[in-house]
Formats: sequence, C-alpha cells, structure tokens
Amino acid sequence: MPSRLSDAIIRLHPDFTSLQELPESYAWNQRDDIDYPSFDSSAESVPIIDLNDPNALQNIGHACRTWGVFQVINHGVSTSLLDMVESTSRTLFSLPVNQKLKAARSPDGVSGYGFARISSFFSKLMWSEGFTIVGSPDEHFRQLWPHDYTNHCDVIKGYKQEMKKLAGRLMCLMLGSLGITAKQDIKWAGPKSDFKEASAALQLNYYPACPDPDRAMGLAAHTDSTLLTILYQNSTSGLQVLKEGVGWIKVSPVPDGLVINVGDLMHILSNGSYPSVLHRAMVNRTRHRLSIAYLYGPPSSVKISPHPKLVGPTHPPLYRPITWNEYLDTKAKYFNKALSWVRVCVPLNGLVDVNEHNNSVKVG
Ligand SMILES: C=C1C[C@]23C[C@@]1(O)CC[C@H]2[C@@]12CCC[C@@](C)(C(=O)O1)[C@H]2[C@@H]3C(=O)O
Ligand SMILES: O=C(O)CCC(=O)C(=O)O
Ligand SMILES: [Fe+2]
Repeated sequence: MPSRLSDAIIRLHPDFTSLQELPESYAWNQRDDIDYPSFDSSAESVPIIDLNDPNALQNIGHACRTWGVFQVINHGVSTSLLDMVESTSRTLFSLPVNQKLKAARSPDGVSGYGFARISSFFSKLMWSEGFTIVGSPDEHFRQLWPHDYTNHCDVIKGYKQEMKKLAGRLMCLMLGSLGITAKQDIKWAGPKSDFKEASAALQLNYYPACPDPDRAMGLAAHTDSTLLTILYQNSTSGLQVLKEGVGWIKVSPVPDGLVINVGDLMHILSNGSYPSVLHRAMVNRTRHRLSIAYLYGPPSSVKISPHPKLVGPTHPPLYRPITWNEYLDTKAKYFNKALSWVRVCVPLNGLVDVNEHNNSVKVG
C-alpha cells in the first residue's frame, strides 16, 4: 500500500490506547445524538425473561410491544462458548492496528475490520472499533493470524451455529405471541420450523476505555435492520435503549444473559405492533467494553411484509414488501428514516414510527 494512503488510514483508525485526551473530532455535543434524558436502570428496567418459564411466550410478547428489547436467561447457550467468543474478540481487537488493517473492510464490502458503518451520518467520530463477519471468517482471520487462525474460526462458527438455533427459537416465540405459527404461516421457516435458510451477520464491537466518556459516543443511536438481534455484552455496562416517553435506559449486563433487540424487519412483519428499538452504546473511563451482535434476518430472496394475519380492513398494511438486502440499501441511504421510506400508509391511530423522531441525520 502506498505510504501516504496507509498513513491516512492509520489516522482514521487511531490506536485508542495512545490517546490521553479526547480529540475534538470525538467530542459529541448533545445535538449530535438524540437528546433525551438518561435514566438509571433502577428507574425502569428492560424485562429479563427466563426461557424455561412456562409464560415465556406471553412475557416476550409484552416486552416486544412495550420495549422492543428484553434480556433472556436459561437460553441454552453455554457459558464456555460465550467466554470463548469473548476471548477471540478480545484477542482480535488487541492486535496492533497495522495487523487489524490487513483485514480492513473494503469500501464496497461488508466483512472485515473498520469503523461503525453508520459513521458517515455523523459529524463526530465514534469511540469504537468493529469487525463484521458475513459468511465464513476464514479469509479475514487468516490475514489476522496467519499461523493460528483455525481455533478462532472454529469458535466463531460454533457461536454462529448456536445463535442460529436460539434465533429460530426466539422467532417462534415472538411470532407465536402475535398469533402467527411458524409452521403454518411462514413459508420460509421450512418443514421443521427451524428457519434453516435464515441469513445472519456477526458484528464484534470493541469500546476502549476513554479519557472523557461523558463527551464521547461508542455507537450512535440506531435501530438494527434485522428481524431480531442477539447481543452478548461483557460485564461492562454501556448499552442504552430509548423508552418512548421516558428516555435512555441502561441495559445492565446480567451474568450469561443475552439482550434481544426487535429489528426493523420484525417491525415491518408485525405491521408496527413490535416496534424496533432505538439503542446506542456509551463508553467507560477505566474499563473497555466488548459486545457481540448476531444480526438475524430472512433468506436473501424472501420479501418481508406485514403478515396477512395482522392486516385487515381496520389494520391496513403499513409497509411495502422488501428483502433484507433492499432494506439494507435503504438504510445505507436514509439511516434512521429508512422505515418511513418503506411505509405505504399512515397508521390509523396517527402515530409515527418510534424511531422516526430522529434528528441526528446530518447530510454534508
Ligand atoms: C447485516 C447487517 C446489519 C448491519 C449492516 C450489516 O450489513 C452488517 C453490520 C450491521 C451493523 C452492526 C452495527 C450497527 C449497524 C446499524 C451498522 O452500522 O452495522 C448494523 C447494520 C444494520 O442493522 O443496519
Ligand atoms: O455494543 C452494544 O451494546 C450495541 C451494539 C449494537 O447495537 C450493534 O452491534 O448493532
Ligand atoms: Fe445495534
């Protein structure tokens, strides 16, 4: 790589550990994000649902309708697998910047190391690094660890397999709570209702300790484009979700708990009954934070639309059918206004989409 280009890239990807002060380019004004008060988790807290509870389906339905997010425990994913994926992620982000840049995401690519994709919508930089894995991690991991990448690949593959099982189970519960049966009502769920053909991406996020956390932003407010997202966070808190009419609420890490976000495609499929949740990640002065998001969606050929069981004369379909890729393209263009672009009809109750109040999109 010509040295001027690599210098420019390194300037864009600083070694966070060497920064003693927050550079102005990382200092966020309130205006840069959605300006609501933050609440301590003791004020109200995101529901924690035990998947072994006989009322899990009803509890999930209530959480999706009122919060768009919940945490699950007794989900069947082993602690050792969670520890291993955390350790692989930590090892990855601890590599020297030059090494990580060997697996940099190309400008038109999806997989690899880089800044948050949503950065282009904001004038300030985010205090985080990310690594996106779509499909096999082999190629990029070989670039990172030429001699011992196979163990790390196995961890990622094992994690994706377990996440896929859990996501299928959560789909059945979320749809079931809407009166939709995967087996009869969702063709692409497949004969075993295991959503075998579903697609997914894995996003590893690293938030280094920050000298001025109150002015920095780890990951700016956004909704995920998914049907659902399964998020593992280490023991450092930082995730916040926006509760309508209340403000930003901390999602405190629960040992072995997994956070489940309702994504935009579930918002569409449920015809707005399960609104996607606006969330963001804050940073910490002394502790780094890691999170691993399993972003789950339909097979690439499937168009998601409001389910026929949820539409009728008094409930017209609010969104037009759209594939995940088409939606990702819309999101890349319009960011938090993407849902409005897919909307065909104003809801009869006159309410707008929850995440449409966004005033953060900055163009130019
Ligand atoms: C499948 C995807 C969802 C995602 C874009 C991507 O192609 C891979 C990364 C995902 C992610 C993770 C961090 C937040 C987010 C908004 C982003 O910038 O990249 C999501 C994207 C999304 O859900 O729209
Ligand atoms: O780090 C977090 O808690 C949030 C990560 C996230 O929102 C994402 O990867 O989409
Ligand atoms: Fe997210």
